Amino acid sequence: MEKKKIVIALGGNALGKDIEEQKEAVAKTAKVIVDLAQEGYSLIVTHGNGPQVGMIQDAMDSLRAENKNYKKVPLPTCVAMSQGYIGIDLQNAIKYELFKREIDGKVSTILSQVEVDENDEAFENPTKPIGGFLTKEEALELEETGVHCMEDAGRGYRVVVPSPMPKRIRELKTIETLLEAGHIVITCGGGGIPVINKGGKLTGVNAVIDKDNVSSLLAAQIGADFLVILTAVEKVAINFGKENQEWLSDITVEQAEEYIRQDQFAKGSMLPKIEAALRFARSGQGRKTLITLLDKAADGIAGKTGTVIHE
Ligand SMILES: Nc1ncnc2c1ncn2[C@@H]1O[C@H](COP(=O)(O)OP(=O)(O)O)[C@@H](O)[C@H]1O
Ligand SMILES: NC(=O)OP(=O)(O)O
Repeated sequence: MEKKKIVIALGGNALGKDIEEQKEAVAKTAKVIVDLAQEGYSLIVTHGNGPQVGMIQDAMDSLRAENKNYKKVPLPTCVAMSQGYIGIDLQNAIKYELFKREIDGKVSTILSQVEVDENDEAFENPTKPIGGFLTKEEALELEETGVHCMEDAGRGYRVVVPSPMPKRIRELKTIETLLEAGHIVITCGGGGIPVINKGGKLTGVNAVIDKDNVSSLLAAQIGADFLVILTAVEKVAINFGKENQEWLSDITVEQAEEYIRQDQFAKGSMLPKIEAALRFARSGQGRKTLITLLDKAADGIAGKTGTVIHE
């Protein structure tokens, strides 16, 4: 029987806040991933890069401020760097976990480019938060230099960049081939390297694609059975953070649409996850998304916790 395919999208908590934390965080993440592999699932792992890509861009800009011989490093190149260093840490952590359990498993990280539409309205309206949190004063100062900043879901201010919708994952065939060969595949990190296709020539663009959106596209195109979005909450709530907060275990596409109309999900945090889940549900029969904590992934897949969004 063919193995069930799961796309697992890792949020910030699964990666830690800096390079040191990342090493510890991915060790824990690897345990969860190898548990699922041992349960017999075929796994594709995607991950975010918001804090990391902002850090890389800041570091590159600081170097350039010190030495004018360095050229500006474009944002899609920073995304590629983030895929590389997060991917290799995850890959090594999973390999080590397989080794400890004496499992002869294979893991690959595939750098991936994702085509976007150059006329996507997102280029005129930056909304994707990257880097660390800023005070209002720091944000206002940056705005004066032409950098866009926004308040991020009540957690402070952050730099924002365009986040166009992913249209085509260029490495899809490679991902499929590796899955069929039994690999755990880490790919589409940070939403994928955003590119536009000009007569077959792929050129990076100034954007960061949302990892939940690309995970939904990947899950649909790869024919996944389950999209699992691991984040900082065990369940999705309505009236989130209010006295009448209510945790949701199971919602249909129609209920989710109604909650979106009621503005129940914060833009830039929970809303893109719910929208990604809706697109996946509509892409084929029986396609479900689970949103939960990293630690609860196995219980969530077993139907014991988390929020499931389904047709
Ligand atoms: N309705 C909601 N239900 C649950 N969490 C919500 C809701 N609206 C906003 N959130 C926030 O969304 C956060 C998850 O988004 P985010 O931190 O951007 O995810 P990621 O794990 O991908 O980095 C949660 O930690 C929570 O603070
Ligand atoms: N690219 C992306 O969606 O990153 P975060 O999940 O860290 O925001």
